[in-house]
Amino acid sequence: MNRNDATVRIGMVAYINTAPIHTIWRERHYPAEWQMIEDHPAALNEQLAAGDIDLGFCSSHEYGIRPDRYRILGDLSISANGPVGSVFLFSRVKPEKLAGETVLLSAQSKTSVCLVRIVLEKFYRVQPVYCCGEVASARQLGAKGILAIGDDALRLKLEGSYQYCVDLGEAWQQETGLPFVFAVCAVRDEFCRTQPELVARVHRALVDCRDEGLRQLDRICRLAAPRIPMEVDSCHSYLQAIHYDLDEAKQRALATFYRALVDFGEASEAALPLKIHPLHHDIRGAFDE
Ligand SMILES: C=C(O[C@@H]1C=C(C(=O)O)C=C[C@H]1O)C(=O)O
Repeated sequence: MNRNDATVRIGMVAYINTAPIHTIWRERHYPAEWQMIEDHPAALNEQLAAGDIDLGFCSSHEYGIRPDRYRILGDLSISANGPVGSVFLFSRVKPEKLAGETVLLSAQSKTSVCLVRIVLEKFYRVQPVYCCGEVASARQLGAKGILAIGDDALRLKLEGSYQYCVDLGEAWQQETGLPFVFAVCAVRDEFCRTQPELVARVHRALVDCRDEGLRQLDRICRLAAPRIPMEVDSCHSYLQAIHYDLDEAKQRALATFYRALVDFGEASEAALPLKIHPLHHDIRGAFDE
């Protein structure tokens, strides 16, 4: 097998928030050995931790709990600077009245599960009782609040059946003045050491797809909106509010989030300082001529 044929298993979040990157990726014919695994974030976290995926998008929480195993690929994330539009605490009562009430946490999330705890326990100063499961089981469990993320959250918001909706990206920004990084693109440290060139090429390809996807956002929204289904214009506003880079403010935001996780006993102190693997600008993308 020549070096360029080596297999790489790449995790991609199966929500429309990755449509700008994912749509372009599927349209370009990358080598068959560059395998894309599409799933919800919690499943991708597990596969990355088990070594079943080599690199890809995962909850930023995953890097925070196992920082020794990964590096963060520079210039990539799924973030928002203010309202994100798809990570909500839906509630039947005012959030400040959730003390002692059941809050259902989406089993698809890890980052937002911690973020909702920060928002409720530190910002609103209430202590609910948490349970974890499918968003659809909320009524059955008698939950007064639900944390939903991704496509489920977009659909629940459109249904409008909860009186109160707290956008967690907005709540975080109001309190900290910072953006929030929901997902990072992590690479297994061992894979990075054994396949540095392959990592550089895939990293560059993901960034190229992101840049092209953002240039073609109108067309991407026409393709993605029916999957919810939602209006194309709303899809456009939604995807425009998502940031896919990891600039200096987002790195500070990630560090702030990890410090809060360390306080909660959730993350390792070794999460800081962040280990960011830079994008190699001298690597030509497969579509540069
Ligand atoms: C913005 C979102 O961020 C997602 C939230 C994640 C989490 O809570 O663990 C992980 C990946 C992101 O895709 C979303 O779900 O809409």
